[in-house]
Amino acid sequence: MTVKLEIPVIDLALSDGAERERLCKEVAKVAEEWGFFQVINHGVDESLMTRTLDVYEDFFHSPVEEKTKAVISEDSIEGWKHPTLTQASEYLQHVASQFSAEYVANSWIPATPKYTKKWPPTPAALRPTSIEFVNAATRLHEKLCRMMAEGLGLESDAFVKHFVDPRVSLRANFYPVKTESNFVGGLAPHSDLCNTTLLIDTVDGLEVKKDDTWVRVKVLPNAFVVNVGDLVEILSNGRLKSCLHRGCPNENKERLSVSCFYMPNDDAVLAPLDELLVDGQTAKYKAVRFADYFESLISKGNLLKDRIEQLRVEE
Ligand SMILES: O=C(O)CCC(=O)C(=O)O
Ligand SMILES: [Fe+2]
Repeated sequence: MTVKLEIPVIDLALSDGAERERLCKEVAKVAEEWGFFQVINHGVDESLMTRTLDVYEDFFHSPVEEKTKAVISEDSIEGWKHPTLTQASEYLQHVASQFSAEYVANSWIPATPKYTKKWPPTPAALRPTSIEFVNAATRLHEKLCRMMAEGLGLESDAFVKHFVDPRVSLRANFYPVKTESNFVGGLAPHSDLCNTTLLIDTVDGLEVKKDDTWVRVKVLPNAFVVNVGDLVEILSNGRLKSCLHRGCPNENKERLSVSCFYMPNDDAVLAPLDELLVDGQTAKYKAVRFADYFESLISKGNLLKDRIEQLRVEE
């Protein structure tokens, strides 16, 4: 018998009230079992989500000359990249495949010159909309990290106190329908190097590895797909899972997804929480400074879970 798996859906409507304790336990449970779930009634304005999708759809449909204004630079993973129309620098060859789907990625918080100078200048609504969206999404990231902590029986701020002055970025991925003449690409199996990821999806194509099966996420309108990133896996000493996933084109429809990555500042040091190292539990990961972990993208690339595996303490 084939069992059709679907990632869990959690309704957050009562998460600040009567149902908080139950919902925190549910969030922690699915983060433990899946590392992936969807949330509805999450509090982020639905029209803001739609406007965010719209500006990125406009971006991807802009003429190449416009997109080139935001082209990815030699030493960075930020900017616009296309599998055939842009060159992947040596740096980028190490951190991602030349053949990944078309994308544009930028950090929006903090708005320091290092990041602002790479923000795409067009379409005009892209900058204000991205800033508005990232601020709203950051509040949801924080809320979910608090809920996971509470659900594990920890203090509410057990995770978020490690994420002061966070860096928050967006990555919009664009997958036209494959034809014989266009190369679309996809996102190879990877885990995300952040604390948590929130993804707005439009058309089915995201796949999540559950045990040995790839499970295709069924898009729900106005939902966010949430996933645990590597850093929450480290802080939780492996209890919460940063799960492998891959981005695929849809067979019939053009597909756009927008991922929002919540990351700590460069100097944050991540290590399994002391509160979890009780009752004979020992640390399963070595401590790491975030900037060093980010740089390990170069040595380890963004494939599979090689980055986090390098921190694993031998048993
Ligand atoms: O577009 C997708 O399905 C996956 C996106 C993703 O995993 C990412 O941006 O990290
Ligand atoms: Fe991802």
